[in-house]
Amino acid sequence: MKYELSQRFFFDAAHTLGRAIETEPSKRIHGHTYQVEVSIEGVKDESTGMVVDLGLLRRDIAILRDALDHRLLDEVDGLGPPTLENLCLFIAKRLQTTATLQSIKVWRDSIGDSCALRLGTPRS
Ligand SMILES: Nc1nc2c(c(=O)[nH]1)N=C([C@H](O)[C@H](O)COP(=O)(O)OP(=O)(O)OP(=O)(O)O)CN2
Ligand SMILES: [Zn+2]
Repeated sequence: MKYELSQRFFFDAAHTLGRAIETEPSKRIHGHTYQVEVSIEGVKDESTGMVVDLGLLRRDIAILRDALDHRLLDEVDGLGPPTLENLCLFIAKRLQTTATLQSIKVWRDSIGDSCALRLGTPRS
């Protein structure tokens, strides 16, 4: 049996975005609160009763979060244009965890936009 475990966190960051519409406000530096949900999957270890200790995932997330929180996202190495899609990919690549990542979801409550990246392949 496979279990899915999730953990949520948020970060505050600034960005600009080049767009074909709503061009002017998007290209001025402005800030957002981004919500993130990281989901992992796996089988339970019968002796611990856990797939993985969520405290370990929390620790891994704290390291990753530092790369995004209170940053100008345009300047974050390896992110590219600071869209929800690129934030999902960045988090998937940078999250140093032994757990099997299943999905990364990034959204902003203020506007209702969200993006999910589905993975589900074991990490090497
Ligand atoms: N495929 C994508 N499309 C768009 C993305 C994206 O990440 N992926 N992002 C945006 C904008 O960032 C989004 O629409 C918000 O616009 P923005 O000017 O950043 O903020 P608002 O003032 O509209 O919202 P507040 O959070 O209330 O400030 C567009 N398309
Ligand atoms: Zn924005």
